[in-house]
Amino acid sequence: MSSLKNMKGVEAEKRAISFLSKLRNELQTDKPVTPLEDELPDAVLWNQYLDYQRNLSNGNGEPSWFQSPWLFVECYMYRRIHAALVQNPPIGSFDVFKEGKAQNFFESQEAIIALCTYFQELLKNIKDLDEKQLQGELFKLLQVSLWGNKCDLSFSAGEESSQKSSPLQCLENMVPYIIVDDMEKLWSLLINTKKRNTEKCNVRVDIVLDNAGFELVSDLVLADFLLSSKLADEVHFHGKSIPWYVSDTTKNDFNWTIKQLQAANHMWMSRCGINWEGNLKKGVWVYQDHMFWTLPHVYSSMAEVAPDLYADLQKSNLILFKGDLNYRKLTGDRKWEYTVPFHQALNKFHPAPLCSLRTLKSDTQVGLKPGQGEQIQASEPEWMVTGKYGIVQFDAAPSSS
Ligand SMILES: O=P(O)(O)OC[C@@]1(O)O[C@H](CO)[C@@H](O)[C@@H]1O
Ligand SMILES: [Mn+2]
Repeated sequence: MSSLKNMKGVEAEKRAISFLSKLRNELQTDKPVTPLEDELPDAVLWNQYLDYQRNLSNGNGEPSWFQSPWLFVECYMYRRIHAALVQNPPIGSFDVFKEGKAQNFFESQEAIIALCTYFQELLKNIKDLDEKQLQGELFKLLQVSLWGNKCDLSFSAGEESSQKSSPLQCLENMVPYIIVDDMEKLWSLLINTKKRNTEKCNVRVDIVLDNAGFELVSDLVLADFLLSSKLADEVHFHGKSIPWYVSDTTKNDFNWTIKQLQAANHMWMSRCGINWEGNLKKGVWVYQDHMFWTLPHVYSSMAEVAPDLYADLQKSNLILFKGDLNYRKLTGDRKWEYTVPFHQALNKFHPAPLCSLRTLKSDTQVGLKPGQGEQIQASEPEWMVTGKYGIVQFDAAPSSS
């Protein structure tokens, strides 16, 4: 029986590889972007979007790889990779990026140990911290989560991108590279919501996750801090429902990471892992992976394309969007003038107060001061794509219209 099963496995691998080499050929030779032929539930939405792109190319025939918007074809590429696997059982659920994500986690061990140790020490006396101290700790963990976004395999093209040094040591000298810093606004939103929360309804923070590995651990520590400091009562995490942009977090990555921490032979890592599994069991942490996050749509179309997700996010007091791809979708991936207000670039996407924690890896940036972008550009032409600069960019005002 096993030999027959192996034969099926080998055949499936061969077919998946042929699907992937066909994809690579199309991509490399600027072939038309073709409709998805699999039966997955999102295929209809993808093909509707492809029609929309076809109409945009004002009748110049099929939109091709090189002639289509970068955001669209990059998302489409990852969806086609998924299709190559899922159409070839029994390897349909194989995550082609798992090895790279796991490697990033293991290579970041020192940084993870440093962060878990720091956090568990902080927890020991968190009840004695005054507001100023609590604010200081929030700012530190927001920055660790921000710079954790540098560790991204789709950006490093598989080059090692783990967090080697201790994440808390280098925060001070990274401050000048935070070119939009709205941490004070985040603090006042959270502390005022906590103080105003007389009717005892839950304060909910949502984290739209990005990369697995060290970045995910930094997001989990931030989420634990929000609960342990009582700045929030529940945290909702949003991951990807399929393998995405190499290192983006799937449900398997989320659960695997918590299990790895639990099993670690390091007291503070395992303490974190045990507490975090407890949070999930108690329901104060909720993991969701709506299919919208792995569609090509920008977020200003969420209310129309995924009204259920938009309505869920409207229940949040604060939504943290991690990473560069989320920022591109928040701002419509347009080449805005640097000084365009973030609120305007969101184009009426406003389910709740929201904040982007992003290191710059693509050439879209808004909400800068006059001359700020030009000044950096003058000395560092590659400043938007190196991941060296970061933002903590907040939007509070509900849509004016
Ligand atoms: O969302 P992340 O993980 O921060 O970054 C993902 C990303 O920067 O990698 C790709 C290649 O540069 C970009 O298209 C995409 O925006
Ligand atoms: Mn990513």
